[in-house]
Amino acid sequence: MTFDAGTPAPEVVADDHLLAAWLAEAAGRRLLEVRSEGLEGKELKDAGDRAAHDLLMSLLATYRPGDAVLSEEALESTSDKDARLSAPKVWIVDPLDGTREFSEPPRDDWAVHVAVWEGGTLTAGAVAQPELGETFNTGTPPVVPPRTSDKPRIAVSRSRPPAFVSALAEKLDAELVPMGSAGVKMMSVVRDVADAYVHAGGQYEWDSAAPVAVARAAGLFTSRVDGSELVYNQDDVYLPDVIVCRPELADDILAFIAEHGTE
Ligand SMILES: Nc1ncnc2c1ncn2[C@@H]1O[C@H](COP(=O)(O)O)[C@@H](OP(=O)(O)O)[C@H]1O
Ligand SMILES: [Mg+2]
Repeated sequence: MTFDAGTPAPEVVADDHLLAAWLAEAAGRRLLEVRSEGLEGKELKDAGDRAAHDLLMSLLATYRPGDAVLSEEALESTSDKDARLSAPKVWIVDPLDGTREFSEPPRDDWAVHVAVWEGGTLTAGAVAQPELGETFNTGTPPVVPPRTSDKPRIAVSRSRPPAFVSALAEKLDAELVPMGSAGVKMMSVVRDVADAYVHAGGQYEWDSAAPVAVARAAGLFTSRVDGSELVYNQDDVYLPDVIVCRPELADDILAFIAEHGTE
């Protein structure tokens, strides 16, 4: 079977916000197709990572031939890195975030991340959640609904929740909501499924770039765990910690971490 991504309309090609959403949505369709082919376990994970990466690389080469790309699935050579660090615009993509959950059908907590970095800052982003049929994006920023829970809900990794987040939850009288994928956890705050996502201990730029761009566009608070700004397109793309939350929770979360750390 040959996958046909279709052709984006001219107004989509002309706009980074719209193109990011179109690309994430197309890779999501490709991943749904891979998921229907009967593979399991590691084979399914590898097939998904590879198919979504190859599709995004090919579409970016077609529609943004002059831009640099940083993808989780690409082995970056020294010359690729030099090009990325001196490029005016870089697409930061995680072709399949929540690979583990992708390989456990019918779980829906996996996502495609497509972000645009330009001149030192994230300028556009899209996070597709294909099994929800949704692509959150900065072109039409999501509107965060009013909070439906009195008790704060903190989204955490289902497979490796950081220990300090349990202590934070106790302090805030919050509940933990485990789920896969960094993007899904950040979009859970956008969707009022959780009120905060607090992570430390390891992650890379592609895990947070697109969802942070969308969360910011939706008016949420985003930062490192020490309150400093999240900075992208660095020489070392390890970016191990992040907070995304409703703005009213930020001071309490930052104060707890300043006092107790994340160890
Ligand atoms: N300690 C760690 N070190 C490196 N990457 C981590 C990490 N914890 C989480 N991640 C990455 O963040 C994403 C979400 O993880 P989780 O669901 O556990 O919260 C995953 O991306 P991928 O699925 O793209 O590999 C995972 O690899
Ligand atoms: Mg990831």
